[in-house]
Amino acid sequence: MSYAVKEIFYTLQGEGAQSGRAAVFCRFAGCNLWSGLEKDRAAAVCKFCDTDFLGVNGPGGGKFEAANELADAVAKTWPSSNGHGRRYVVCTGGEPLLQLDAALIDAFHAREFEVAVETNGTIAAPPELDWVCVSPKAGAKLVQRSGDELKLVYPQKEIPPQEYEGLAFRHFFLQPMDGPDRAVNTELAVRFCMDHPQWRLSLQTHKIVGIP
Ligand SMILES: C[S@@+](CC[C@H](N)C(=O)[O-])C[C@H]1O[C@@H](n2cnc3c(N)ncnc32)[C@H](O)[C@@H]1O
Ligand SMILES: Nc1nc2[nH]cc(C(=O)O)c2c(=O)[nH]1
Ligand code: SF4
Ligand SMILES: [Mg+2]
Repeated sequence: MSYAVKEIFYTLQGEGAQSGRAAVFCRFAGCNLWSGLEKDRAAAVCKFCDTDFLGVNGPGGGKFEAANELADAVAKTWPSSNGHGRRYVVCTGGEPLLQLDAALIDAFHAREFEVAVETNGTIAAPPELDWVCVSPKAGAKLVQRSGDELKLVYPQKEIPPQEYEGLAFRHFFLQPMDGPDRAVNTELAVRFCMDHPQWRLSLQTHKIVGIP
């Protein structure tokens, strides 16, 4: 299996229950809910994406011919001075589950990484993953209905949070939709969490701090 990767970078997880944790982000190229081209955004299933996942031309990006090759690239992005404890890789995209397979998860584990995924939930997650974050999208069938955290971008009027409250997740987050309405979306998310304590607010803290 070969892998197309947009970028690989070291930062802090900015969102959800692991927010604040040092991590290597491995951003896979391509998504099944949007082409990534602005001309297609209005007609896409997912219209609010904040990410460039097109191509393999970002920092550390490229085509990797084998799992070990990609896992080596991720491992060398973890600062060696930080030793081998608490190594964490977040597989995102684009939609990482179009590419992330058991061979790659095994290769990360062999290099002492815990392995997380950020997924839109339209593809079943491999059971070998250590952390599964599912972020449902209106108009897309939710296949992956269990995991560690459900992180709903809010508001999406076709999919109210209540639809997900019975699913098997440890954490339930609302993340205000970034874009022209971010301020009002944040107020709405705050209000919803105050009225529905099963839900917590997830802010995109990396954007606040100004890190990738
Ligand atoms: C770029 S996506 C990549 C992973 C996967 N395709 C997904 O949608 O979960 C990473 C995270 O950013 C969230 N996200 C994307 N655009 C956003 C926006 N405009 N505002 C807030 N969160 C956003 C997604 O819902 C997801 O939780
Ligand atoms: N710092 C940081 N945290 C993140 N959490 C999820 C992200 C993503 O794009 O998947 C992301 C990201 O792009 N940067
Ligand atoms: S599913 Fe994820 S990567 Fe794909 S367009 Fe939506 S937010 Fe972006
Ligand atoms: Mg992001």
